[in-house]
Amino acid sequence: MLDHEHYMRRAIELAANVPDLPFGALITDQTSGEILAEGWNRSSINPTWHGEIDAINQMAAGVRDWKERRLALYTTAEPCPMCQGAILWTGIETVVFGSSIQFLQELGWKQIDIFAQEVAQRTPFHDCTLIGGILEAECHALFEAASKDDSK
Ligand SMILES: Nc1nc2[nH]cnc2c(=O)[nH]1
Repeated sequence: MLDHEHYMRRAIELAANVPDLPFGALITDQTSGEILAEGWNRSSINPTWHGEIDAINQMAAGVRDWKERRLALYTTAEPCPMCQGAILWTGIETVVFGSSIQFLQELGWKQIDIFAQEVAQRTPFHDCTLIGGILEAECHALFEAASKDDSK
């Protein structure tokens, strides 16, 4: 059993790289517990460069045998439909997030209103388990702090 809070704490640290868009993400090998790749939101450079995409790209570039591993992704916020698609194409089995899409929308963030679990259920890929609300208060605090600058 992976220590979800341990890895989410690291995702929160990664989110500190981008305080205005505090989406931090990392990918672990569920068997060994090793962190394979880390990422954060770089959408100021490229709108598709979400934290989850950054972590997937880092893994694909740096971990030769990633396809043989059982992967889990940790992210400070529930993956958007674009990232959920990338997660399914990558074969990630478990996704653990802090703040939900609904929470971010209620805070006024422009999140796309299709919930990741629905995207996963409608695909022919293997099951993807979503676990939400890990270190939720800490993740909410990141987005609440970022919301003080009202450009979102
Ligand atoms: N989960 C997630 N949602 C986002 N919405 C905008 N950017 C991001 C991101 O990097 N991750």
